[in-house]
Amino acid sequence: MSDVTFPAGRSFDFTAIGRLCVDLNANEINRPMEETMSFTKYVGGSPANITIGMSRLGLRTAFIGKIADDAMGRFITGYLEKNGIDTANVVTDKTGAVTGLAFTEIKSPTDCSILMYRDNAADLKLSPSEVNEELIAGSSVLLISGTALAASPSREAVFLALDYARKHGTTVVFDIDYRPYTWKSAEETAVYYNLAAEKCDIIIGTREEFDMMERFEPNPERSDLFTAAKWFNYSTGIVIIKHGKEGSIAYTRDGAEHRAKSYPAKVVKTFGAGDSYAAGFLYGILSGWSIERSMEYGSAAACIVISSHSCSDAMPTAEQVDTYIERCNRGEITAN
Ligand SMILES: Nc1ncnc2c1ncn2[C@@H]1O[C@H](COP(=O)(O)OP(=O)(O)OP(=O)(O)O)[C@@H](O)[C@H]1O
Ligand SMILES: O=C(O)C[C@@H](O)[C@H](O)C(=O)CO
Repeated sequence: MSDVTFPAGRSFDFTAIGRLCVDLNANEINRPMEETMSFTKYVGGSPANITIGMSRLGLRTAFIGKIADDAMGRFITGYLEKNGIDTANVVTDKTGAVTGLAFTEIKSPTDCSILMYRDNAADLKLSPSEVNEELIAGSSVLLISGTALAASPSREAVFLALDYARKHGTTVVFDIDYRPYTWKSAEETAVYYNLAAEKCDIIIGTREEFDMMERFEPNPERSDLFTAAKWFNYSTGIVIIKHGKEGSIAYTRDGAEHRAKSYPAKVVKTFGAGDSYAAGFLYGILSGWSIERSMEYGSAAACIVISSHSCSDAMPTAEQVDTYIERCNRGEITAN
């Protein structure tokens, strides 16, 4: 069990607010974007991917977001609904905004990048009046994702959602999800990320993402413990710092440190690791597991996604994660 608790008796286990987009993942693996000719379309956007992951793991999920009034927007809602995610709070933009697109380039399993088309993106048009207080009050967990803080009115919508969560005792998870291209300046980014983090119970990010947040409070040694300690002065109970293939470290308010190694994987591409890790970890702690077991579950879920072509569509079921862990323990899976 952890220092963070989850309210019982709610209609939904998990609700996320933020970006709903489309990923166009290169079919030609090991080629630069200039030479890539065909792509497969998937639902994307980090909070969308995490919610799909939670739903596949068997939790009751809902989403608060905004889609474009076009075929891409309808593709997104259709896919969420097929995956059992409540979309009553996914609203359709009426101003001509478009669906954000992420074209992925897979040059090698370790050299992947994302080319984003996000001018006038519908997800950033979500306004405070479109955030449903009842839904947040009826969810055990609210997940916010940092990119939604990049512009108004989505920024204010997220801060209002945070207020509703605090008012109703809904546990808040912050996935830092830092995408520099969405922001105007590094200073603006650090200020808003820090303001939001103060209101969250669980904070998950990579070392590089926490470095960005520490712009005004330097941490020259890049110490994970220093990073985590600050947040225990607020309402935070768990801080997780991810280190890619090197694994992850969690600190809890009681001063304990918890470490998870990564599992071996035949990596196709690295993106999507963080989203599947978050889904696996949150599923574990919502199930009352220890922090270590939850982190291991997240690490195994991440391996399944990075060994696949997509992020959202590859999100595993609990049976798939259990099988992956058993196969690793039997030495049947090795890294590429
Ligand atoms: N090459 C890898 N092999 C095995 N596991 C990995 C690898 N890369 C990442 N992971 C697993 O995924 C977890 C999260 O990865 P990472 O730290 O790269 O997050 P991230 O940067 O948020 O991911 P993303 O690339 O999706 O943005 C790690 O803690 C680890 O368990
Ligand atoms: O988060 C995005 O907008 C793009 C994702 O769907 C993408 O596939 C990714 O980067 C996953 O972390």
